[in-house]
Amino acid sequence: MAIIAPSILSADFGYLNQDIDLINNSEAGWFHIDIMDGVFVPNISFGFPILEAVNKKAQKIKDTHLMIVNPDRYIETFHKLGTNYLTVHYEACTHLHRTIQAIKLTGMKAGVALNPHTNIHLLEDVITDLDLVLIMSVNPGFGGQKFIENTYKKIANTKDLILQKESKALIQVDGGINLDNAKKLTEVGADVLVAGSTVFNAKDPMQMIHDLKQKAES
Ligand SMILES: O=C(CO)[C@H](O)[C@H](O)COP(=O)(O)O
Ligand SMILES: [Co+2]
Repeated sequence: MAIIAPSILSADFGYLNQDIDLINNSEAGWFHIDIMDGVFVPNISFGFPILEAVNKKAQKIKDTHLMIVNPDRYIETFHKLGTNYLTVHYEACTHLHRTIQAIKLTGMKAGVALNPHTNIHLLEDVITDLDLVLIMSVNPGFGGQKFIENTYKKIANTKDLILQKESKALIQVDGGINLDNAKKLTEVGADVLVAGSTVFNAKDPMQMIHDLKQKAES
């Protein structure tokens, strides 16, 4: 079973409630929520007031992808606002082990994201503590970018590490996912596919979520 996680970064923020309802009523499994601080990545998405509104209305797993420096400062706030999976970037954490434990102590699931240049072997010593590994298939910061082909190999390596260490972590892929690459991504080991522009730029986003899931599971 593949999980489709639409990224609300590509939603129409003037009609956010409508777009959230669309995901609620679709075959999507999770909401993917991108938080960008303008420091770790060259873009700012939105902050706590919007996140609070989204989390209240969303009726599925709330998966928050933090593209911010010093994420430890806000772990408790994300927990209070109803986050289920909290993912931090490897590149943004000096004391990654401590950050993972702090997330798990709240009861949230812990994820670590890797930029395209960061090798999976760097997670060897924490992989059994993780609930999720997020493989970035674009450089983080913007929706609508082109999928990086090296991602397939990286997912396969991640799957090998997870099996070797008997970790229960899910593999999530984020960036440039569409109907052309969804099947190959799950074939090499991806469990969760994030899709922003492919879903929200589609004529019929609900149908696109269905089609992505079908492809991913075919
Ligand atoms: O984390 C992200 C960007 O940093 C987004 O989740 C991602 O880009 C989704 O958008 P798209 O599917 O359009 O690539
Ligand atoms: Co994301």
